[in-house]
Amino acid sequence: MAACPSKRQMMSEAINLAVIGGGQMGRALVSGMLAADVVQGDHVRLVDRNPASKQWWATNHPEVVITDLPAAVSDSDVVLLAVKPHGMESVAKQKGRFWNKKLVMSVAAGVSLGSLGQWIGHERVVRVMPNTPCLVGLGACGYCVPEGFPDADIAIVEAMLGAVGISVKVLEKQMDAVTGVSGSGPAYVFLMIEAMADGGVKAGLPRPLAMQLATQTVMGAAKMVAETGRHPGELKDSVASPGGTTIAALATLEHNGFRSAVIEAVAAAANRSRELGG
Ligand SMILES: NC(=O)C1=CN([C@@H]2O[C@H](COP(=O)(O)OP(=O)(O)OC[C@H]3O[C@@H](n4cnc5c(N)ncnc54)[C@H](O)[C@@H]3O)[C@@H](O)[C@H]2O)C=CC1
Ligand SMILES: O=C(O)[C@@H]1CCC=N1
Repeated sequence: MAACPSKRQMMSEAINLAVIGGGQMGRALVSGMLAADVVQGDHVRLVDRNPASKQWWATNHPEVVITDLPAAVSDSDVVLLAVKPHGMESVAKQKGRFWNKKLVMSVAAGVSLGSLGQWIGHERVVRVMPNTPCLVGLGACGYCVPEGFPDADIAIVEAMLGAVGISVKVLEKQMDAVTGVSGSGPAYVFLMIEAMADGGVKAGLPRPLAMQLATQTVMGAAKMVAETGRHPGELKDSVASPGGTTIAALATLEHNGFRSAVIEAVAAAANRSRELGG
Protein backbone atom coordinates (compact mmCIF):
# COMPACT_ATOMS: atom_id res chain seq x y z
CA MET A 1 0.00 0.00 0.00
CA ALA A 2 1.32 3.46 -0.91
CA ALA A 3 2.63 5.68 1.89
CA CYS A 4 -0.21 7.93 3.10
CA PRO A 5 0.17 11.52 4.20
CA SER A 6 -0.41 12.21 7.90
CA LYS A 7 -3.56 13.97 9.11
CA ARG A 8 -1.49 17.05 9.87
CA GLN A 9 -0.08 17.05 6.35
CA MET A 10 -3.56 16.61 4.91
CA MET A 11 -4.95 19.45 6.99
CA SER A 12 -2.15 21.82 6.07
CA GLU A 13 -1.70 20.76 2.44
CA ALA A 14 -4.30 21.13 -0.28
CA ILE A 15 -6.18 17.94 -1.10
CA ASN A 16 -6.18 17.12 -4.81
CA LEU A 17 -9.65 15.71 -5.36
CA ALA A 18 -11.01 13.93 -8.45
CA VAL A 19 -14.81 13.81 -8.63
CA ILE A 20 -16.28 11.25 -11.01
CA GLY A 21 -19.97 12.09 -11.40
CA GLY A 22 -20.94 15.67 -10.63
CA GLY A 23 -24.68 15.22 -10.14
CA GLN A 24 -26.81 15.87 -7.05
CA MET A 25 -24.57 14.13 -4.51
CA GLY A 26 -21.26 15.12 -6.08
CA ARG A 27 -22.42 18.74 -6.10
CA ALA A 28 -23.66 18.68 -2.51
CA LEU A 29 -20.44 17.13 -1.19
CA VAL A 30 -17.99 19.21 -3.17
CA SER A 31 -19.91 22.49 -2.78
CA GLY A 32 -20.00 21.84 0.98
CA MET A 33 -16.29 21.00 1.07
CA LEU A 34 -15.43 24.13 -0.92
CA ALA A 35 -17.52 26.28 1.42
CA ALA A 36 -15.81 24.67 4.43
CA ASP A 37 -12.43 25.26 2.76
CA VAL A 38 -11.34 21.64 3.22
CA VAL A 39 -10.69 21.54 -0.54
CA GLN A 40 -9.84 24.38 -2.91
CA GLY A 41 -11.57 24.70 -6.27
CA ASP A 42 -8.40 24.72 -8.36
CA HIS A 43 -7.41 21.41 -6.70
CA VAL A 44 -10.65 19.73 -7.80
CA ARG A 45 -10.88 17.75 -11.08
CA LEU A 46 -14.39 16.99 -12.29
CA VAL A 47 -15.40 14.23 -14.71
CA ASP A 48 -18.96 14.01 -15.99
CA ARG A 49 -20.33 12.70 -19.26
CA ASN A 50 -23.40 14.94 -19.24
CA PRO A 51 -22.87 18.35 -20.93
CA ALA A 52 -25.58 19.97 -18.77
CA SER A 53 -23.83 18.78 -15.64
CA LYS A 54 -20.46 20.09 -16.85
CA GLN A 55 -22.14 23.41 -17.59
CA TRP A 56 -23.48 23.54 -14.02
CA TRP A 57 -19.92 23.15 -12.70
CA ALA A 58 -18.50 25.70 -15.12
CA THR A 59 -21.14 28.21 -13.99
CA ASN A 60 -21.16 27.53 -10.26
CA HIS A 61 -17.54 26.55 -9.62
CA PRO A 62 -15.54 27.97 -12.54
CA GLU A 63 -12.24 27.28 -10.77
CA VAL A 64 -12.85 23.50 -10.85
CA VAL A 65 -11.02 21.80 -13.72
CA ILE A 66 -13.27 19.73 -15.98
CA THR A 67 -11.37 16.87 -17.54
CA ASP A 68 -11.39 13.14 -18.32
CA LEU A 69 -11.03 10.21 -15.97
CA PRO A 70 -7.37 9.24 -16.50
CA ALA A 71 -6.21 12.86 -16.14
CA ALA A 72 -8.44 13.54 -13.13
CA VAL A 73 -7.38 10.43 -11.24
CA SER A 74 -3.69 10.83 -12.12
CA ASP A 75 -3.70 14.37 -10.70
CA SER A 76 -5.50 13.46 -7.47
CA ASP A 77 -4.79 12.20 -3.95
CA VAL A 78 -8.43 11.26 -3.35
CA VAL A 79 -11.04 10.06 -5.87
CA LEU A 80 -14.73 10.57 -5.14
CA LEU A 81 -16.89 8.18 -7.16
CA ALA A 82 -20.41 9.64 -7.35
CA VAL A 83 -22.05 7.98 -10.33
CA LYS A 84 -25.20 5.86 -9.98
CA PRO A 85 -24.71 2.39 -8.47
CA HIS A 86 -25.29 0.63 -11.80
CA GLY A 87 -22.64 2.83 -13.46
CA MET A 88 -19.98 2.22 -10.84
CA GLU A 89 -18.53 -1.00 -12.25
CA SER A 90 -17.78 0.44 -15.70
CA VAL A 91 -16.13 3.51 -14.16
CA ALA A 92 -14.10 1.60 -11.57
CA LYS A 93 -13.01 -1.05 -14.07
CA GLN A 94 -11.44 1.45 -16.48
CA LYS A 95 -8.00 0.04 -16.90
CA GLY A 96 -4.94 2.12 -16.37
CA ARG A 97 -2.04 2.80 -14.08
CA PHE A 98 -3.68 6.05 -13.04
CA TRP A 99 -5.59 4.36 -10.17
CA ASN A 100 -2.18 3.58 -8.65
CA LYS A 101 -3.47 3.03 -5.10
CA LYS A 102 -5.31 6.36 -4.93
CA LEU A 103 -7.66 6.72 -1.96
CA VAL A 104 -11.07 6.02 -3.53
CA MET A 105 -14.33 7.03 -1.83
CA SER A 106 -17.55 5.66 -3.33
CA VAL A 107 -20.94 7.07 -2.34
CA ALA A 108 -22.96 4.55 -4.36
CA ALA A 109 -25.86 2.96 -2.50
CA GLY A 110 -25.44 -0.76 -2.09
CA VAL A 111 -22.04 -1.13 -3.79
CA SER A 112 -19.82 -3.17 -1.47
CA LEU A 113 -16.20 -2.63 -0.50
CA GLY A 114 -15.45 -6.06 -1.98
CA SER A 115 -16.83 -5.10 -5.41
CA LEU A 116 -15.07 -1.72 -5.36
CA GLY A 117 -11.72 -3.25 -4.42
CA GLN A 118 -12.06 -5.94 -7.07
CA TRP A 119 -12.99 -3.50 -9.85
CA ILE A 120 -10.34 -0.92 -9.00
CA GLY A 121 -7.64 -3.46 -8.26
CA HIS A 122 -6.62 -2.32 -4.79
CA GLU A 123 -8.16 -2.02 -1.34
CA ARG A 124 -7.56 1.61 -0.51
CA VAL A 125 -11.31 2.10 -0.85
CA VAL A 126 -13.98 3.66 1.38
CA ARG A 127 -17.72 3.17 1.10
CA VAL A 128 -19.58 6.29 2.17
CA MET A 129 -23.29 6.98 2.55
CA PRO A 130 -23.61 10.76 2.65
CA ASN A 131 -26.73 12.89 2.32
CA THR A 132 -27.53 16.11 0.47
CA PRO A 133 -27.47 18.40 3.54
CA CYS A 134 -23.66 18.17 3.16
CA LEU A 135 -24.33 21.13 0.87
CA VAL A 136 -25.08 23.31 3.90
CA GLY A 137 -22.57 21.75 6.29
CA LEU A 138 -25.19 19.64 8.08
CA GLY A 139 -24.64 16.32 6.38
CA ALA A 140 -24.87 12.95 8.12
CA CYS A 141 -22.39 10.50 6.60
CA GLY A 142 -21.82 6.88 7.51
CA TYR A 143 -18.75 5.17 6.13
CA CYS A 144 -16.98 1.83 6.30
CA VAL A 145 -13.51 0.68 5.34
CA PRO A 146 -11.81 -2.66 4.66
CA GLU A 147 -10.02 -4.48 7.46
CA GLY A 148 -6.54 -3.14 8.11
CA PHE A 149 -7.33 0.22 6.54
CA PRO A 150 -4.65 2.73 7.62
CA ASP A 151 -5.44 5.28 10.35
CA ALA A 152 -3.87 8.02 8.21
CA ASP A 153 -6.48 7.38 5.50
CA ILE A 154 -9.30 7.36 8.07
CA ALA A 155 -8.03 10.78 9.18
CA ILE A 156 -8.30 12.05 5.59
CA VAL A 157 -11.83 10.66 5.20
CA GLU A 158 -12.94 12.17 8.50
CA ALA A 159 -11.35 15.53 7.72
CA MET A 160 -13.26 15.68 4.43
CA LEU A 161 -16.61 14.36 5.65
CA GLY A 162 -16.35 16.14 9.01
CA ALA A 163 -16.08 19.44 7.16
CA VAL A 164 -19.59 19.00 5.77
CA GLY A 165 -21.39 17.55 8.79
CA ILE A 166 -21.05 14.55 11.06
CA SER A 167 -19.32 11.37 9.96
CA VAL A 168 -19.64 8.02 11.69
CA LYS A 169 -17.62 4.89 11.04
CA VAL A 170 -19.89 1.86 10.90
CA LEU A 171 -19.70 -1.81 10.01
CA GLU A 172 -20.33 -2.58 6.36
CA LYS A 173 -23.38 -4.65 7.32
CA GLN A 174 -24.90 -1.45 8.79
CA MET A 175 -24.56 0.59 5.59
CA ASP A 176 -27.98 -0.35 4.17
CA ALA A 177 -29.65 0.80 7.39
CA VAL A 178 -27.62 4.03 7.32
CA THR A 179 -28.94 4.55 3.79
CA GLY A 180 -32.52 4.05 5.04
CA VAL A 181 -32.17 6.55 7.88
CA SER A 182 -29.84 9.32 6.74
CA GLY A 183 -28.94 8.73 3.08
CA SER A 184 -32.55 8.82 1.90
CA GLY A 185 -33.81 10.56 5.06
CA PRO A 186 -33.73 14.16 3.81
CA ALA A 187 -36.41 13.24 1.27
CA TYR A 188 -38.79 12.12 4.04
CA VAL A 189 -38.25 15.38 5.88
CA PHE A 190 -38.71 17.46 2.71
CA LEU A 191 -42.01 15.63 2.21
CA MET A 192 -42.99 16.42 5.79
CA ILE A 193 -42.18 20.11 5.34
CA GLU A 194 -44.12 20.23 2.09
CA ALA A 195 -47.09 18.46 3.68
CA MET A 196 -47.08 20.75 6.74
CA ALA A 197 -47.05 23.76 4.43
CA ASP A 198 -49.93 22.25 2.43
CA GLY A 199 -51.81 21.88 5.70
CA GLY A 200 -51.12 25.52 6.51
CA VAL A 201 -52.43 26.59 3.11
CA LYS A 202 -55.53 24.44 3.66
CA ALA A 203 -56.05 26.20 6.99
CA GLY A 204 -55.82 29.59 5.25
CA LEU A 205 -52.15 30.71 5.30
CA PRO A 206 -50.42 32.13 2.23
CA ARG A 207 -48.01 29.52 0.76
CA PRO A 208 -44.74 31.39 1.46
CA LEU A 209 -45.68 32.00 5.08
CA ALA A 210 -46.79 28.38 5.56
CA MET A 211 -43.48 27.19 4.06
CA GLN A 212 -41.42 29.52 6.26
CA LEU A 213 -43.21 28.36 9.42
CA ALA A 214 -43.01 24.65 8.50
CA THR A 215 -39.29 24.88 7.66
CA GLN A 216 -38.36 26.72 10.84
CA THR A 217 -40.45 24.30 12.91
CA VAL A 218 -38.61 21.25 11.54
CA MET A 219 -35.25 22.96 12.01
CA GLY A 220 -36.11 24.04 15.57
CA ALA A 221 -37.46 20.63 16.54
CA ALA A 222 -34.32 18.88 15.19
CA LYS A 223 -32.09 21.33 17.05
CA MET A 224 -33.99 20.71 20.30
CA VAL A 225 -33.45 16.95 20.00
CA ALA A 226 -29.77 17.46 19.17
CA GLU A 227 -29.05 20.07 21.84
CA THR A 228 -31.23 19.24 24.87
CA GLY A 229 -30.41 15.54 24.97
CA ARG A 230 -34.10 14.94 25.78
CA HIS A 231 -35.93 12.03 24.15
CA PRO A 232 -38.12 13.11 21.21
CA GLY A 233 -41.08 11.39 22.89
CA GLU A 234 -40.65 13.57 25.96
CA LEU A 235 -40.33 16.68 23.81
CA LYS A 236 -43.47 15.65 21.93
CA ASP A 237 -45.35 15.25 25.23
CA SER A 238 -44.24 18.73 26.29
CA VAL A 239 -46.04 20.25 23.28
CA ALA A 240 -49.33 18.44 23.87
CA SER A 241 -51.65 20.12 26.37
CA PRO A 242 -54.49 18.02 27.82
CA GLY A 243 -57.50 18.35 25.57
CA GLY A 244 -55.53 20.70 23.32
CA THR A 245 -54.68 21.13 19.65
CA THR A 246 -51.53 19.00 19.51
CA ILE A 247 -53.04 15.83 20.92
CA ALA A 248 -55.86 16.19 18.39
CA ALA A 249 -53.24 16.31 15.62
CA LEU A 250 -51.17 13.46 17.10
CA ALA A 251 -54.22 11.23 17.39
CA THR A 252 -54.90 11.84 13.69
CA LEU A 253 -51.29 11.02 12.75
CA GLU A 254 -51.41 7.79 14.80
CA HIS A 255 -54.79 6.88 13.29
CA ASN A 256 -53.28 7.29 9.81
CA GLY A 257 -50.26 5.14 10.59
CA PHE A 258 -47.63 7.92 10.54
CA ARG A 259 -45.20 6.11 12.81
CA SER A 260 -45.38 2.77 11.00
CA ALA A 261 -45.29 4.54 7.61
CA VAL A 262 -41.94 6.11 8.56
CA ILE A 263 -40.56 2.87 10.00
CA GLU A 264 -41.56 1.00 6.85
CA ALA A 265 -40.10 3.74 4.64
CA VAL A 266 -36.70 3.40 6.33
CA ALA A 267 -36.88 -0.40 5.97
CA ALA A 268 -37.89 -0.12 2.28
CA ALA A 269 -34.89 2.11 1.54
CA ALA A 270 -32.55 -0.26 3.41
CA ASN A 271 -33.96 -3.24 1.48
CA ARG A 272 -33.56 -1.42 -1.82
CA SER A 273 -29.94 -0.61 -0.92
CA ARG A 274 -29.39 -4.32 -0.29
CA GLU A 275 -30.95 -5.13 -3.69
CA LEU A 276 -28.74 -2.57 -5.46
CA GLY A 277 -25.75 -4.35 -3.97
CA GLY A 278 -26.96 -7.35 -5.92
N1 LIG B 1 -28.81 11.97 -4.30
C1 LIG B 1 -28.63 11.64 -3.02
O1 LIG B 1 -29.27 12.20 -2.11
C2 LIG B 1 -27.64 10.58 -2.66
C3 LIG B 1 -26.99 9.85 -3.63
N2 LIG B 1 -26.06 8.89 -3.26
C4 LIG B 1 -25.36 8.16 -4.29
O2 LIG B 1 -24.68 9.09 -5.10
C5 LIG B 1 -24.53 8.57 -6.41
C6 LIG B 1 -24.94 9.63 -7.41
O3 LIG B 1 -26.30 9.92 -7.20
P1 LIG B 1 -26.90 11.31 -7.67
O4 LIG B 1 -25.87 12.36 -7.51
O5 LIG B 1 -28.20 11.44 -7.01
O6 LIG B 1 -27.10 11.01 -9.22
P2 LIG B 1 -27.06 12.04 -10.43
O7 LIG B 1 -27.69 11.34 -11.59
O8 LIG B 1 -27.59 13.36 -10.00
O9 LIG B 1 -25.49 12.22 -10.69
C7 LIG B 1 -24.71 11.24 -11.31
C8 LIG B 1 -23.78 11.96 -12.28
O10 LIG B 1 -22.85 11.03 -12.78
C9 LIG B 1 -22.65 11.33 -14.16
N3 LIG B 1 -22.15 10.12 -14.80
C10 LIG B 1 -22.80 8.99 -15.06
N4 LIG B 1 -21.98 8.09 -15.62
C11 LIG B 1 -20.76 8.65 -15.70
C12 LIG B 1 -19.50 8.23 -16.18
N5 LIG B 1 -19.33 7.02 -16.69
N6 LIG B 1 -18.47 9.09 -16.09
C13 LIG B 1 -18.64 10.33 -15.59
N7 LIG B 1 -19.83 10.79 -15.12
C14 LIG B 1 -20.87 9.97 -15.18
C15 LIG B 1 -24.00 11.76 -14.66
O11 LIG B 1 -23.91 12.51 -15.86
C16 LIG B 1 -24.50 12.57 -13.48
O12 LIG B 1 -24.16 13.94 -13.59
C17 LIG B 1 -25.37 7.30 -6.50
O13 LIG B 1 -24.54 6.19 -6.52
C18 LIG B 1 -26.23 7.34 -5.24
O14 LIG B 1 -26.48 6.07 -4.74
C19 LIG B 1 -25.76 8.64 -1.96
C20 LIG B 1 -26.37 9.34 -0.97
C21 LIG B 1 -27.39 10.33 -1.22
O1 LIG C 1 -32.21 7.25 -3.83
C1 LIG C 1 -31.07 6.78 -3.87
O2 LIG C 1 -30.88 5.64 -4.36
C2 LIG C 1 -29.91 7.55 -3.32
C3 LIG C 1 -29.16 6.78 -2.27
C4 LIG C 1 -29.51 7.42 -0.97
C5 LIG C 1 -30.23 8.61 -1.35
N1 LIG C 1 -30.39 8.71 -2.62
